[in-house]
Amino acid sequence: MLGRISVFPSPQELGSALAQLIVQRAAQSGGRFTLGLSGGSLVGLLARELPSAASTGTGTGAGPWFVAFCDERLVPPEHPESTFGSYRDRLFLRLPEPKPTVLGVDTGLSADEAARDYAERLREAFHGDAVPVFDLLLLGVGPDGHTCSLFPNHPLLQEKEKIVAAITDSPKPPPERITLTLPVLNAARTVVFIATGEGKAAVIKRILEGNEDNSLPAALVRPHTGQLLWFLDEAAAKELTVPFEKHSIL
Ligand SMILES: O=C1O[C@H](COP(=O)(O)O)[C@@H](O)[C@H](O)[C@H]1O
Repeated sequence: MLGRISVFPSPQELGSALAQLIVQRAAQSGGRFTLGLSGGSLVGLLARELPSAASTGTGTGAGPWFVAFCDERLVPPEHPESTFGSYRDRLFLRLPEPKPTVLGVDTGLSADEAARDYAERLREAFHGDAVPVFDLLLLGVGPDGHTCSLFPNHPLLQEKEKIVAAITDSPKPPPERITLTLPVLNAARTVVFIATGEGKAAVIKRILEGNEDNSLPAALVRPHTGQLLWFLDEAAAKELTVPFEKHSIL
């Protein structure tokens, strides 16, 4: 399943369209809006565009936002690699009232304990559902095809039972992380992959135009009933030969 591919002239235009999509989905959720955030370059895109889009979007009937993390690096929030810390400092405080409820990972625990604890609190937040169904998950993709902290050829790609798993040998530092597993990613109502820059062009082509036994982690995200969207800038899309939609919103 390829999903719908949207290509924007620049990361700024992509960020702006993504912010609009988030605000729209929040309004459409008709109650609590559940959003899963990834780290890395996504933080900057959202920090630049979401506060103003969300402020304009208030009063549209949107309910409260519940925000969780698609993965987290096991470092304290003050550490520059902390996904929670980056969002706290660059985004959450700038969102309009009511502020989202944010479910952070307890990075003081061991990786296994942190994963167990996060899974338990996630299940509570989703009223005991075996597999949480997020309204919207925002996923990044690394140049090696990883998404969340699911890396190529790693045994975690086979995980079927756990909703959150620990990894202590991440090939990308820091080595200790926790991550949502494929069953949660594939249960979401909407998954958006976001990739910008020339450094992603080759892997985006492999994921979207590779052969059927493509086992790159990002290629294994195929929502069962949900929608799959790709938001790329022109640099990341430059090797694609499959049809895509070109957008310009400025
Ligand atoms: O390590 C990670 O990398 C991916 C991709 O990050 P990017 O900076 O290349 O966009 C990110 O989605 C994930 O959350 C993060 O932990």
